[in-house]
Amino acid sequence: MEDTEIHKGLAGVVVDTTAISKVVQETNSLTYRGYPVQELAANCSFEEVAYLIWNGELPTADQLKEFTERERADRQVDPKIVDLILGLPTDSHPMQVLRTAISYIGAVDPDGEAAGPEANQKKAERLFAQIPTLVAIDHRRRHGLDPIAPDPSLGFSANFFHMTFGEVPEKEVVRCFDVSMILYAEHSFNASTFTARVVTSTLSDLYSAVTAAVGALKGPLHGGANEAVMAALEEVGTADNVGAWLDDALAEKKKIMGFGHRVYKHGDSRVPTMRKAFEDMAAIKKADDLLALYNTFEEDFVSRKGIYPNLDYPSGPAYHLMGFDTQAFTPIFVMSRITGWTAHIMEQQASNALIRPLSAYDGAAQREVPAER
Ligand SMILES: CC(=O)SCCNC(=O)CCNC(=O)[C@H](O)C(C)(C)COP(=O)(O)OP(=O)(O)OC[C@H]1O[C@@H](n2cnc3c(N)ncnc32)[C@H](O)[C@@H]1OP(=O)(O)O
Ligand SMILES: O=C([O-])CC(=O)C(=O)O
Repeated sequence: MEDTEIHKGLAGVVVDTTAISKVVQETNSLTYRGYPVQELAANCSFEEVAYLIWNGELPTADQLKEFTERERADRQVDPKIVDLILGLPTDSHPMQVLRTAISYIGAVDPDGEAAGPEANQKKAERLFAQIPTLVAIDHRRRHGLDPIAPDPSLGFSANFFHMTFGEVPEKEVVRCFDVSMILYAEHSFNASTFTARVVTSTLSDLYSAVTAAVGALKGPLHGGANEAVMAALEEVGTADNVGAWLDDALAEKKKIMGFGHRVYKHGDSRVPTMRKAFEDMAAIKKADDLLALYNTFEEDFVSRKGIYPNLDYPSGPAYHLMGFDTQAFTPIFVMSRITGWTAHIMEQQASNALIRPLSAYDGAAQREVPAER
């Protein structure tokens, strides 16, 4: 192999600048457009944070009113998309369903291939409004239930509960969900966002970039971990079983989902806030057993490996207690991350360079094609 330094997985490589968010490993901190994410989670609605991520500033009351009116008016999806989802095999993974539906929305977008900043902002807002509708339709389909139309009198998170379950839970539950949306919204050059930027760098369109990003998020080393966390906790069953379960999993050299992070090595900036939301959910649902299992699992794994939970660890069981089925967890992540992805797509477009790294060849030496074969 050539004598070149390899940056496997692009670890530690700074690829470009961004003004959208800042992740600081040393201080475990995360800011969106300069605001600490914990402060946003404590003081803002998800709609305000979405506006901030796209526009660089929190909205004024008038700006928020206009934005939420647009969002509420845009929620209904084309009946052809409902038919498309209902026609897919019932065992299709919800991330495959979502990827297919988003790609379809792109193909029938009335604004076609228009790709200037204004057209892309409109597309981003439409996806923001419609992805929850897609996720709710698919959730109900898995349970043999018909879709429920969006309710424009409800905010983003309350409407999602309404479309999924036909009712809106107590406001504390809706708030825990809203907090999870704020925390999941944006995280610099993570794998799915970088995927979106790579696609955008070829001057491809926003829907192609988002569709590719959904594919990247699906994997269990990234967004798919929130589902895998819940599957593991269900397999372990009770706090008493944690030690033996971890003995076996680590003997088999399994990765423990919901722990570890490429950037944060001393804990994820978002976990304390989401952990509190999970604890609130456990109190509301009187889920002492799940909370005990969660705590025991975390303490045991951290003491063995010194590897800390990431955001997917508390959000998986929190979504479970809110009543969502496990397969919906990563699609729910998409409902939030669509804001970050599309902000990065627009940022990449505004200052583009084709993303095309180099590779060091380590295959067969050059040779001739044999005449006889
Ligand atoms: C929202 C998000 O996307 S957050 C991330 C969600 N993903 C997960 O929770 C999946 C589980 N975690 C992991 O697989 C990893 O921690 C990743 C992929 C997130 C980060 O990986 P990297 O930065 O590449 O770290 P890397 O995989 O090199 O790990 C370093 C060491 O810690 C170990 N390690 C890291 N995470 C874990 C884990 N969750 N379970 C067991 N061991 C782990 C690795 O095996 C490796 O050990 P080694 O040096 O003995 O080989
Ligand atoms: O930043 C990462 O690599 C993964 C992550 O936590 C996220 O995308 O939220």
